Amino acid sequence: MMISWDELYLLLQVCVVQLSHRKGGVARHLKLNYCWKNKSRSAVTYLAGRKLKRFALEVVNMGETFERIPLEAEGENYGEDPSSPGKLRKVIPLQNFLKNSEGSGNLEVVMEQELYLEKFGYVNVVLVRDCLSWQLVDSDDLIGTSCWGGRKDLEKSRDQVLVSEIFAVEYSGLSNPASIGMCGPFTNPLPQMHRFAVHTFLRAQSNKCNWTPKVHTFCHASAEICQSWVDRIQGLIDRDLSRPKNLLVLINPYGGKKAGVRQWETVAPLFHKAGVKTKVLLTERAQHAYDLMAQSTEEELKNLDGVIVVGGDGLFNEVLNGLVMHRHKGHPAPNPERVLDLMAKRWKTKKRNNSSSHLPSEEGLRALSNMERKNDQSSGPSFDVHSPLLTDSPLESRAVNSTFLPAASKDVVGSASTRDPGKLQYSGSNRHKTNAPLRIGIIPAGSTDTVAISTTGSRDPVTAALHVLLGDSMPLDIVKITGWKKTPQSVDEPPRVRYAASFAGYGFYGDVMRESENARWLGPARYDIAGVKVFLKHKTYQAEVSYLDIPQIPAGLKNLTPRNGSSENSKLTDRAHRVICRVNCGICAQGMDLNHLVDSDSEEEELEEASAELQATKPRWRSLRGSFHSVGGAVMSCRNDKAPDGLAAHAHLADGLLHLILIRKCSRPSYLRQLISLTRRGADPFNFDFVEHYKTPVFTFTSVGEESIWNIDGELFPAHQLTAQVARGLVNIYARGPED
Ligand SMILES: Nc1ncnc2c1ncn2[C@@H]1O[C@H](COP(=O)(O)OP(=O)(O)OP(=O)(O)O)[C@@H](O)[C@H]1O
Repeated sequence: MMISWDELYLLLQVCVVQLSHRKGGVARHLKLNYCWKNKSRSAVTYLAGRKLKRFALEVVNMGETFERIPLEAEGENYGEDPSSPGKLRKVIPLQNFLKNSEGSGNLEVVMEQELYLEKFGYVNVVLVRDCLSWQLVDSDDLIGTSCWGGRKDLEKSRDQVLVSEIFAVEYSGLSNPASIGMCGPFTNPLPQMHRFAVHTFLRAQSNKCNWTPKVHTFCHASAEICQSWVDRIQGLIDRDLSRPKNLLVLINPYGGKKAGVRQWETVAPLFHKAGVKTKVLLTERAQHAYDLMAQSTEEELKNLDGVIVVGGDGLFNEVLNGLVMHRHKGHPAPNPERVLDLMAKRWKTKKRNNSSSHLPSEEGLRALSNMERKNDQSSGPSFDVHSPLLTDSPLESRAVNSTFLPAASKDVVGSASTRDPGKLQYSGSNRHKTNAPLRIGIIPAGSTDTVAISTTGSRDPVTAALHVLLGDSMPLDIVKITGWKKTPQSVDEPPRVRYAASFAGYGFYGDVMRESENARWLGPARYDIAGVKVFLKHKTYQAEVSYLDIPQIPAGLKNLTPRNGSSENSKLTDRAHRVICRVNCGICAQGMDLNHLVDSDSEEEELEEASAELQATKPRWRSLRGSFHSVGGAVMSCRNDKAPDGLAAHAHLADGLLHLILIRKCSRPSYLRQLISLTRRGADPFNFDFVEHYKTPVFTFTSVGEESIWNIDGELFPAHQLTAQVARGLVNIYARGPED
């Protein structure tokens, strides 16, 4: 389209008028800059259209006459310009706004106003209960243009943040007009304004699991208005009871590349910004974190929302074991003879505790936890501290001799009880008390960080901190490993008990772990060196492995709607086995739902029916004998940098099953090929004839060596069931599952 002489004249007039009126709306400057910078034919052609006429009209009528622009005819409204009282600016109708606010489930408007968004422009901002949205005022006029002459489309003129993804909001004082950031040579200085900052995050484009903090700074002439926005947004954030307020932070200064303290110093400001109180302790030796957790009283734990470990999987496991070991009212080790009865009982318990097939809500958990407490009070001490299983256990509590970083150290503050330096001290009755399940968070600073990567998809400490601050929560299944050794000298050694949320391995993986511990001074490289050493030995173990085979897909999985939206039931078995655990995972939400086996209300009937159903569906023990290089149980995918899909890519965080992975005797080149397949994304490491893979809730293993017999029982405790068995409910982690 060619520009007419009339229009060209109008354009020149616009420029003259603009130069003589160095005040006014931001949008006008943008347009003028556009004119100035784009002398090309295409730009002029663009301006020659309907937009030029309207824009020229606006500018010609700017200043004193701006209020009288008759544009209502086009269906647009005008409101007062907050930066220049008395002036009018175009206001986008609220309905258009909310229509564009995807994801805002609740459209009840909490607040709505025109504000200035730093480095962007005037925006109409709407706060609904779960979403803060904004759209450029005059965005229509900016479509196709930008102040630097680039493309600017409607999508870029509006944005939104879910309240659930805002980790802090704060009044941030008066603006520096220069920093407000309008671009172009004709930019008029904006008046000094008050500001408030909304802290959220952006997902990286290459990997959505990696988050970087992002601040949106809104400005307004009135400090009171800014403060009321802060209060309203904070009010909505505070409705989310899952966000932590008090955390214990345990840092292993010697984990991984010895970067624990540095990693904490990187993320500590985020905790400070979000107003989360942290008590920070440095671990002094191996088992320190275990002892601290094991010795904490329930009252002490009640004052905490969570325990954050700044370290690797080893430190995480110590905290997990310290929390669970004495508190888990579990069964003794399983054996084939009584397993059916045991599982029937377990399912019955689950039915009683969890009438819905979904994970209990936060409120439900609190109620359950209260019930638990009442029961505990009426029936004496709450924890089975004198479990015979723990006698002679290497994890048995010892006298703790803690010291803490001096309070003067940067961002790292600790305090110890003067009476017992090993005890955590929580002062004051005014401390925040919580009944929600205690959560464990990981700021990765280890060598492999498998748990962090498998639960968040990222190894980035900032991302991990954001998961904590946003109150993310994933329940974890944990496996209880009971091992005991029979030797000619000691026929019946007492069993050792460990809990694991990621992986338990005998043979290759166990040997690599043992070797690598001896070479800790090498840092993360110790795993590579230990791996090569153990691989070259190519050792096999004569063993018998039994596992409970559950042939039927649990009912919960039948209704599974995978996240891709498909819900067809065909080939469910295969699909359910092949669904990768991600954020909002359907399989984890269902858990191992065996309610279809236990439908009756009467307890006796329940048991009978459960047994009858069990017989009907024929879950039975299967046994395998042979020479194995490795026997492993993966509770989660166990992703890490070396095995990006994990040792068991399709393992879930809370499906009630573990992946039993057996590597039978094979040649070195074959085993090498299998190990290499683990390092490749999308490869299938189970697709080798010497690899066997079963999903099971329970297994037993007996290894016959030359001098000794090792017995190992592995029993998975599903997240649902742990609600009733561990103080403060589920074993939860601050995560939401990988997002990719
Ligand atoms: N102050 C300390 N001195 C020596 N060892 C410690 C200290 N604090 C903790 N540990 C021990 O270090 C072990 C390993 O720590 P961590 O898991 O943090 O790092 P990592 O082993 O390098 O990482 P990953 O477990 O991910 O491979 C823990 O099991 C813990 O027992």
